[in-house]
Amino acid sequence: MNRTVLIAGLGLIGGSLAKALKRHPDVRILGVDTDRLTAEKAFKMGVIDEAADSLEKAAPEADFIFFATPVNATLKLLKEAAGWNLKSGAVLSDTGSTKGKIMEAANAIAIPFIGGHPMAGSHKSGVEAAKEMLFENAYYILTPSEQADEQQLNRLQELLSVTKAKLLTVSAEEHDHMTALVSHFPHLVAASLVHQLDKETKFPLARQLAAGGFRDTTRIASSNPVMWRDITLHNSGMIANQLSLWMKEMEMLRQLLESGNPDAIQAYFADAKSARDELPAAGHGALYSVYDLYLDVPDHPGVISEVTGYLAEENISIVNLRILETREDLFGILVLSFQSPEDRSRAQESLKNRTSYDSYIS
Ligand SMILES: NC(=O)c1ccc[n+]([C@@H]2O[C@H](COP(=O)([O-])OP(=O)(O)OC[C@H]3O[C@@H](n4cnc5c(N)ncnc54)[C@H](O)[C@@H]3O)[C@@H](O)[C@H]2O)c1
Ligand SMILES: O=C(O)C(=O)C[C@]1(C(=O)O)C=C[C@@H](O)C=C1
Repeated sequence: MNRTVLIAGLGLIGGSLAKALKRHPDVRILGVDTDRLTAEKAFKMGVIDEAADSLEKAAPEADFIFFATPVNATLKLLKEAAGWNLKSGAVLSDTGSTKGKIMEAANAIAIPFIGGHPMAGSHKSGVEAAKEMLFENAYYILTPSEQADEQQLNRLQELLSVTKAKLLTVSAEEHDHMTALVSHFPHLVAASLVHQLDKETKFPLARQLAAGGFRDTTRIASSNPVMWRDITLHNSGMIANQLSLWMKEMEMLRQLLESGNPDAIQAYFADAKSARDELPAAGHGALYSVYDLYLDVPDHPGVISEVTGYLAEENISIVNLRILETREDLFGILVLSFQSPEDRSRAQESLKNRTSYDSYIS
């Protein structure tokens, strides 16, 4: 039996979903994007099997329809979908970072909809950045509407199983509360730190000094502004709650600073460190469970293949790999992510024996 999946929005997430779903041999992927060039590119890159003329025309063929568009566009498409001629049993879903308003709209129409949110992404956007493995080991949250039944949820879960994400069902409210805390509000903080640096006029050299800490903390400020405008507007209430809590925390920190109490200041950092260090090991609270290993490497060609080659020889799989652009001279930091603390320990031991590079766990 062949299944047709229609994806609206062929950017980072729609493209990654299409690539992952192609692991099913019986799935045909149709794609639509308001940007014609993106749809053409997705077809040429083999991300989709066919670029459809329009959602409305392609909808009757689809067994599954995903909206991988900015959340405001998704809201509009969902309302339009109520007038489409859908296949019986078709399942509609999305990939949006917010769920409250989308599920409100979904519950107001007669068609079954199962909200979805893969908790993996990047500050990059567009189909060029799409990766088949993007969702592996990440949580993928599902929020079924009142019209969706158990069978439809099972069919969607079976379809998504090839992404190798950890599927989890929660309510829209729980989703928006948790993502405001661990995803949405941190984007506001990152953007505000960058604005603070940008307003610095007395010592313009400060920009040059923005090294590891500043870059790590603000990477997400390079994300797509349209996507974050929509997320912020959709989840403004929950984000505002986090902002109020943050302002109280900042006020408390100001008092701590003014107190000049070294023990209390150290305790503040120590408590934060142990809470942060426990995130992946505890397996809850953190929406990602990957285990990072930091490696100081010289900045010369071939170093990445050298490191990954040793790990491949010992059959240790890496789930992610990135370079922190922190130092512009001799060294860089290679961050290797593993599925388990055991894989990370084996990798650390192997690299200690086979290279002279210093490694550490943050
Ligand atoms: N980027 C992330 O880290 C991330 C992670 C998880 C979920 N999400 C969510 O997934 C969705 C897509 O995000 P992305 O990062 O792939 O964005 P993106 O900018 O890479 O891609 C979005 C694509 O949607 C297209 N588009 C916009 N309106 C459309 C419409 N009405 N019909 C068809 N196509 C349309 C755009 O042209 C673009 O190609 C958003 O809702 C976002 O909140 C993003
Ligand atoms: O890694 C990043 O760049 C992200 O911002 C990814 C991130 C997040 O906040 O964690 C962003 C939005 C999503 O809805 C899910 C994931």
